[in-house]
Amino acid sequence: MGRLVEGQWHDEWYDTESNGGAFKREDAGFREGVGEGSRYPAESGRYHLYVSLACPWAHRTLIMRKLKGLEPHIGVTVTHPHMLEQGWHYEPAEPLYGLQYHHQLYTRAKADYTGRVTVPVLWDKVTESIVNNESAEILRLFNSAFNGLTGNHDDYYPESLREEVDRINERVYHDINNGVYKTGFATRQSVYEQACETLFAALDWVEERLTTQRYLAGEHITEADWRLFTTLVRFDPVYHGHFKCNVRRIQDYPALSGYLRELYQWPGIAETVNFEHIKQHYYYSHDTINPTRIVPLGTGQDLNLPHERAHLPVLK
Ligand SMILES: N[C@@H](CCC(=O)N[C@@H](CS)C(=O)NCC(=O)O)C(=O)O
Repeated sequence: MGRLVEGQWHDEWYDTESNGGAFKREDAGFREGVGEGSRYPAESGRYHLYVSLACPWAHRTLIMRKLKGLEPHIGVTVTHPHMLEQGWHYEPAEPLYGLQYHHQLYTRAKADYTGRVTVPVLWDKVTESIVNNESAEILRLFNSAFNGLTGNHDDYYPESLREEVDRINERVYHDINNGVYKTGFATRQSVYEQACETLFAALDWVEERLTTQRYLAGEHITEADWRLFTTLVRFDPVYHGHFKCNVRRIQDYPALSGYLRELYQWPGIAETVNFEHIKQHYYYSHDTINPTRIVPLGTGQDLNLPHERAHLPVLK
């Protein structure tokens, strides 16, 4: 893995040492919207989504594309699960321009780009540019920008719940979604321990909430749930072992594990989950953590078992 510096690829691992052994995530570089007030109109077939099926951030966008009926309007290309010296790559070549490496897409958009080369990417085929590479923002624009095209008005960020959803997202992002990375990428014992404790305190908090309510923001499923889901589904098979998040498994939390099963069984969602890509990516790509590249066999709990959440109220 590496990053682009003025359009040139440099193969380098995350620099944790200059941060006292801690992993610090870099902000995404392309942050535009689609639709009203933007230079990108909402048009069918114009945009393309580049994802890795292993990546929890990309996974959110794939889920929202599915939930909002965007599949006929926005195509998808999936990277190879291994992220090696050249970063993410395509095998076979990426279909729009025949590219082999994901970083070539970034330099096609901006020849002198400096920054990390990440998935997901929302690509505009007309201007050949990256509209946005921040999953949280892609999620929001999928939630509403294409409603006129799809006629799907399901709202995962409803006005009345925004404050609550933002509040939940804030903690879930820092302590859980990114918390597993901070735990797994730490290169000092004390930094690891602090990240791990923060992570499990947040999981305990979420478990408590989900014991008495169906979803994170109450009776209405929101983006906050889908943002948590993509970390939960990777937790027992990967983060518990590979990232040393091994104080408890999700399976050990009664509410969280039932909730994970309910979300997994939601129409269309299971087909967005690919455990082969998930396990191959982490265990094979992070050779500083797993130099033998052995990929373990287990995949965690059976997500098709009954979720046992039906007693909790839900808003139809
Ligand atoms: N802020 C970005 C983060 C995305 C991200 O870090 N993706 C990872 C894969 S899980 C990646 O592409 N990493 C490559 C790298 O950091 O060089 C988002 O949420 O969209």
